[in-house]
Amino acid sequence: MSEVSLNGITKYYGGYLALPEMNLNIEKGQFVTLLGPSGCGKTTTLRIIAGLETPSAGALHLSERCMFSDKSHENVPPEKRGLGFIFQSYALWPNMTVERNITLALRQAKMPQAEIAERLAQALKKVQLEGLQDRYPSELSGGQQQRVAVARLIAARNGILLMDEPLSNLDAVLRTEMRAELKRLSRELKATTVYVTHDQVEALTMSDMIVVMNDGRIQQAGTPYEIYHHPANLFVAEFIGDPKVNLFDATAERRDGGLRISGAGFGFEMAAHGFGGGAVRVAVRPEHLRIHTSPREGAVEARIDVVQPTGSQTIVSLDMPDQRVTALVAQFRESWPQERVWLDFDPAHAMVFDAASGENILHRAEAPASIAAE
Ligand SMILES: Nc1ncnc2c1ncn2[C@@H]1O[C@H](COP(=O)(O)OP(=O)(O)OP(=O)(O)O)[C@@H](O)[C@H]1O
Repeated sequence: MSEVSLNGITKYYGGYLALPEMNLNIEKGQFVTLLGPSGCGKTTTLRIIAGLETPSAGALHLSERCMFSDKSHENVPPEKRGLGFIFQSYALWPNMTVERNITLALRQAKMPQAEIAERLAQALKKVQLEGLQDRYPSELSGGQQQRVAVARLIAARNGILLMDEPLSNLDAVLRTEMRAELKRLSRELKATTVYVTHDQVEALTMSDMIVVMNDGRIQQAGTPYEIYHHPANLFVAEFIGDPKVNLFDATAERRDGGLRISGAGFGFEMAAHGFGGGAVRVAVRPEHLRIHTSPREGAVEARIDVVQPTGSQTIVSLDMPDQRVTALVAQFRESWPQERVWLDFDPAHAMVFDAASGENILHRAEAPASIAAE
C-alpha cells in the first residue's frame, strides 16, 4: 500500500466544492509536488493530509493507517499523525530561542535529554546554524529562520513531510539554494514529501512526481519529464514551460494509417491510433522552434520582433502571418542580423491536442504507471 493515500477525498467549504473526489497514491520516499494556479485546491489537499482540515467525504491513509474515513468516522488529530511540516510563514515561536524552537516537539514527546541534545547538534550542523542556538527568531535573517524550520524537521525525523510554499518569502538566490537543500533533506531523511507550490521551476527541479491541479481536479500526475514533454492536456501544456508553449490551430486527417496534421503553414505526419481526425491544436515548446535565415521547404516566414538575452539563452519574439510566437535559443544574442526569417520544428517535438476536449491525442498510451491518480 502507498505511504499517502487519498480515496475519494471531497471537500466542500459551505456550498462551494473545492475538491471533487480526489484519488491520489504516493509511494514511500517520493518527493511529490502539488502544482497549480491559485485556488486550485493544493493547500486544501495538504491541510487535509495534515488533519488541519476535515474532508466532507472519502478516506485518507498514511503509512497504511487510517487517518480519516467518512465510513468509520475515524479522524486522527494532526499531532497524532506523525508528520513534519514547513509552511510559508516558517511558524517559529518568536519568544523561544532557536534551540527551543527545534526541540520543542521532542521535549513534549518526553524524549531523553541525551537524545534531544544529539538530535539538536546534528540538525544545527546539517543546516549550518551551529553557534546560533541561543538567538531568537527576530535576531535571524529570513534565510536563517527558514533553516531553523528545516532543522526542526531534521530533528523530528518524521517519515512524511508536508511543505506549503516554504520558499515563497525568500529572495531568488536563497530560493535556489534552499531548493537544493530541501531536496537533499528529503532524500537523506528517506522521507515521503508532499510539497505545495504554484512555481513550476520549483516543481520541475525538486520533484520525483508532479501532480498538476486545476479547479480541484488532478489534470496529470507524472514525472517532471512526462509533465513537460508529454502533457496530458492543453491546460498542463500551457501551465508548464516558461516562456509558454506556442499553439497553432490545425486539422488532423486520417491518411495511410497515420494522421496528416496541417495548419498555420506547417504540415507533418504522425502515428496516432486512438484519434479519428478533426480540429486539433499543435503545441511546440519555444526551444523546439528553429529559426532559419533562408527559405526552406516546410518552413513558414516570420519577422523578428523582440530579442531578449537572459544569459545562457535568448528569448526571441516573432510575428508569423496570423500570430505571435516565441523561440528560445541556446546562445547569448542581443539582436538578430536580419528581420525576415523562416520557422520550422521537428515533428517529433510537436504535441497534438484534440481541439474539442483539450486531450493529448497520444497520451493514453503513455500514461505514467508509477503514480496512480484519477
Ligand atoms: N476556509 C475556506 N473557506 C471557504 N473557501 C475556502 C477556504 N479555504 C479555501 N477555500 C477555497 O477553496 C479553493 C481552494 O483553495 P486552496 O487554498 O486549497 O487553493 P490553493 O491552490 O492552495 O491556492 P493558493 O495557491 O492561492 O494558496 C479556493 O477557491 C478557495 O477560495
